[in-house]
Amino acid sequence: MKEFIREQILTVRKQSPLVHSITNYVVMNNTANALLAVGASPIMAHAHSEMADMVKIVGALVINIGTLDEYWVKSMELAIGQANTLGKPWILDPVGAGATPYRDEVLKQLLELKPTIIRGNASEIMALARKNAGPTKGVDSTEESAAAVEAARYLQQEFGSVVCVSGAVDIIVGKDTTILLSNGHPLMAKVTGMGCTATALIGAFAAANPTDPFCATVSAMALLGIAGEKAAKLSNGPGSMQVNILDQLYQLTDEAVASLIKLEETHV
Ligand SMILES: Nc1ncnc2c1ncn2[C@@H]1O[C@H](COP(=O)(O)OP(=O)(O)OP(=O)(O)O)[C@@H](O)[C@H]1O
Ligand SMILES: Cc1ncsc1CCO
Ligand SMILES: [Mg+2]
Repeated sequence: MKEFIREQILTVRKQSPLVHSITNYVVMNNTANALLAVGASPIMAHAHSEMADMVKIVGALVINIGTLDEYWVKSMELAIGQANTLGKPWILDPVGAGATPYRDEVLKQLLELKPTIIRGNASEIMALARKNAGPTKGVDSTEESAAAVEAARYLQQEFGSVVCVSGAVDIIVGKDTTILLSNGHPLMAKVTGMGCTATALIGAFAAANPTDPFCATVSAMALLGIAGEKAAKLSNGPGSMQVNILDQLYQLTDEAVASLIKLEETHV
């Protein structure tokens, strides 16, 4: 896996895949910069009239519902339809799942389009699974991360997606392998849209490696976690952290990532 991650980091830098994001107003600028920092190329677009053509020219599509509205949801459906037709990977970031009935209704529709990869925090992944598994799903567990793993497994089996639960430990659930990554730093959660950045980077790695979305997700999360750790050492607070992460994503070598990664693999 370590060798694979190294190779993926170099492939993204070499290929510079184009990543189409329909994302939220809060993070547009920062996720575009993060994509550039890892060597990928960002395009943010949501006009209905260009969705089908845009998806034709990109390597992956990122769908983030952070500041959704009715027009954008239609954009998402058009873009996802084209990605599915062309067999291109698309990644769902279910920002705020469970917060409002509208968000949950939209997420239910998007899930039916079978995301290649889903990345959310524990409560978002739990809310997504609850919505689709009936009212009791996840309620029995009192331990949040354990409950999120169960929810992630359910989503993986039901929709065939790779599911990443981010947090202090990032958990990536595939068909028969689960990987735990313990890199990262608490200061990452004090920068808005760090999770959205994670999802955008997964988009870049999935574009560079469309046949193995599981390993692409692990590679992207490892790179971001290690960049966050290194950036935190150089930062005085969230402001400098936001900038320093971009610099670390740009500067980190594949060797450094392989030597600093804290990875645990289990087969289920
Ligand atoms: N306590 C922590 N320790 C280490 N890393 C963390 C911690 N909290 C978050 N991270 C890292 O920050 C990144 C973003 O994950 P997080 O779970 O905070 O996303 P999120 O809640 O969706 O964020 P947002 O909604 O602001 O985009 C991940 O790479 C994760 O590993
Ligand atoms: C703060 C916020 N509100 C909608 S999206 C977003 C960015 C973090 O997900
Ligand atoms: Mg989020």
